[in-house]
Amino acid sequence: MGSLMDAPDVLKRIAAYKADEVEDLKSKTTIEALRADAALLSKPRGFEAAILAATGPALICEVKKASPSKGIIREDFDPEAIAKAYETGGATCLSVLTDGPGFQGSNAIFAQVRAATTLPLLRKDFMLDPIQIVESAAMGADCVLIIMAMIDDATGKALIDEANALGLDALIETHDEDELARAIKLGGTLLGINNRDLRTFDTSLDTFTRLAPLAPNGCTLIAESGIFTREDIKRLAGDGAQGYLIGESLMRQDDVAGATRALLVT
Ligand SMILES: O=P(O)(O)OC[C@@H](O)[C@@H](O)c1c[nH]c2ccccc12
Repeated sequence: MGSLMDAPDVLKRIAAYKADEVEDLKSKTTIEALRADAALLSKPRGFEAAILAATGPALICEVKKASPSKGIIREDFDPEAIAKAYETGGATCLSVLTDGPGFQGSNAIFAQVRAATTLPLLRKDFMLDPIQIVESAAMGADCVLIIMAMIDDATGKALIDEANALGLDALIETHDEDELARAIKLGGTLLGINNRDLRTFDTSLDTFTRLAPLAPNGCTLIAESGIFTREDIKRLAGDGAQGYLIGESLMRQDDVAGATRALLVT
């Protein structure tokens, strides 16, 4: 069955519809207007600072209804209830997917989560243009995701510069040696290593184990995707992880708060 999101062209397809979304956004507003909206909000909460301050494993728990590789992950999807359950369970930060076609996310879901919790929030989308970074700030995001596989270095620099100017943290996502080297060269300090290959959807924690030693000292390393158990977290901590981005395994639970808490038990 061919779907919009079938590998191997998934990144190209996402880039194509995301470019249309950016044009649509630019037809409705301007970067200056969004900047003015962002300026009315209180300062971003420190996303990386919260991770570094966590006493136990720093969990970044993801509000994720569906994905290209798994289809619908959670039928009864109440963003506010999930956000509160994550917070009750001891999450350090939350991640909210806003991509519609691939993940059934939306800016409205982000707004619901923003209203439900004071935890630092990552806006998880596919960033191609600085206007999306400013839009994220205007939505009340504290951190944005920048995926090296989606962009060239010049775009990466423009996105990171915009995030820095707005006081947002930027989680720079990598999946192989080349992407990690590019992210470091661009000055990224909050580095995500995605265990899932976005082109094939293959997921293995070995990716983190292989790449983590290549990151310079002083970076904050986030292990992303494919994390299910307390043992996974212990293993990744041993490999140098300082934060854990977890979606599916928690989104499939009836008791989301209890499952989150269980990951924190030492
Ligand atoms: O559901 P998982 O396997 O726990 O993964 C969460 C998160 O890492 C994943 O959703 C993700 C990581 N990088 C992304 C980039 C775009 C969309 C989604 C992602």
